[in-house]
Amino acid sequence: MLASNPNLTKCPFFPTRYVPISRSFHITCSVSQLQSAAEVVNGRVPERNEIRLGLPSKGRMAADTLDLLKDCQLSVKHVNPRQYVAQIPQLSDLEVWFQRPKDIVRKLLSGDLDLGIAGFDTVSEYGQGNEDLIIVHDALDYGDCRLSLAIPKYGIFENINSLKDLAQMPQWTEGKPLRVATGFTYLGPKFMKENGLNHVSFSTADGALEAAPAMGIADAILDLVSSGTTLKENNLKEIEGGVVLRSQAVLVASKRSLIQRKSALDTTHEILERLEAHLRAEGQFTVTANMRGSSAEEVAERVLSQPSLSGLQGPTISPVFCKRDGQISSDYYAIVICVPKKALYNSVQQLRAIGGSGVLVSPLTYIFDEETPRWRELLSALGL
Ligand SMILES: Nc1ncnc2c1ncn2[C@@H]1O[C@H](COP(=O)(O)OP(=O)(O)OP(=O)(O)O)[C@@H](O)[C@H]1O
Ligand SMILES: O=P(O)(O)OC[C@H]1O[C@H](OP(=O)(O)OP(=O)(O)O)[C@H](O)[C@@H]1O
Ligand SMILES: [Mg+2]
Repeated sequence: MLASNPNLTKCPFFPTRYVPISRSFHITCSVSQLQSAAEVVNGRVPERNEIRLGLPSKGRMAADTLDLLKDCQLSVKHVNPRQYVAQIPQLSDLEVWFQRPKDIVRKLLSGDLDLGIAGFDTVSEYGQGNEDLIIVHDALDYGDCRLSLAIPKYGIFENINSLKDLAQMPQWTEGKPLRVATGFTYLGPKFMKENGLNHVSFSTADGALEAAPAMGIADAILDLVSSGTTLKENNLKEIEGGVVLRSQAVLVASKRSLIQRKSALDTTHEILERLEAHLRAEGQFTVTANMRGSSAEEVAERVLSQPSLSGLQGPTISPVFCKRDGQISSDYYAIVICVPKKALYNSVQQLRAIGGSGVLVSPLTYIFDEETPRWRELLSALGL
């Protein structure tokens, strides 16, 4: 029936699907982009049945993004790195589009993507506070870095250690402003203005910004920092109050898409649940131990007297049955608790202190809560 519809044509990437001829991939992309941008300007999302998720096509974020999705049982089926469209077999109405992170943000705004994963820095810089963008998950736990102002350690900056010191330097005037090199041409000026630095000029470059002060092109740089090695190797330092934002990978969506496409909201719910379940579990171990006791209550009392042994919702305690002299008895109890990875050794010591033995530790794969707090927050932000 679909095949006989004169307005539809077979999708070249997903042979089982049909797409409107106007959005056919044989017609240039720019035509469909212009159409969808116009529709978004008019407040409607472009017509299409598939939900589109943008993922970083290359660079730092790309591999970690695919790894995270794989850990959430949402592996991306991507046959060839030069093919920019892919599928996640578990989410049948979803198309994955590989894009540069900044283009993911731009395409969410134009309505050409519904969901995306990118660094929070990129979302903030290219989203420019646009109210259509909504952060669905703000802490995907990779791509950690900060956008930070840095100045030379030497010369007139030797004793300058804070943004306040920098702002008070007599050198900066209207005719001779502080020259800042940055790729963040939206966030940079905004930050300076908000912090009362009025005599500032900006220059931009695509990379290796740390060279600009030594080359005499700039006085300061505003760039991403993670380990701090690049700053150190170029004789630069961060200053107090100079961090514009802290960033990590986030899941971001177009509000309009989520409100107007029921299936986009459903798909987002599933992705969010899987992300939350995996990320919550990643920080925890399951710890099992045996403990002698007269009753489950008595064992529970001992376990709960220790600060690191309360688990997520208290310990699970069950009798261990054994046969002695033909009689079934339960002198031992098995206790199962979830323990934060960081508190593992403490917990094992506390278990031993209250008579725990045979302590087994295993990794946790998922923790599914009744409902994730982020889902509730999302619905409320969407007014649903
Ligand atoms: N030390 C770091 N430097 C830069 N980006 C980092 C760092 N650590 C984490 N990131 C994250 O990685 C993202 C940048 O990735 P990448 O450099 O691959 O992409 P890009 O900047 O869009 O590409 P390109 O640099 O080729 O223009 C940043 O937006 C940030 O969220
Ligand atoms: O604090 P660090 O761990 O040293 O990382 C910071 C550096 O990494 C990034 O550069 P990138 O490697 O992307 O090179 P680029 O300058 O060419 O973008 C960023 O722009 C900094 O230069
Ligand atoms: Mg880069």
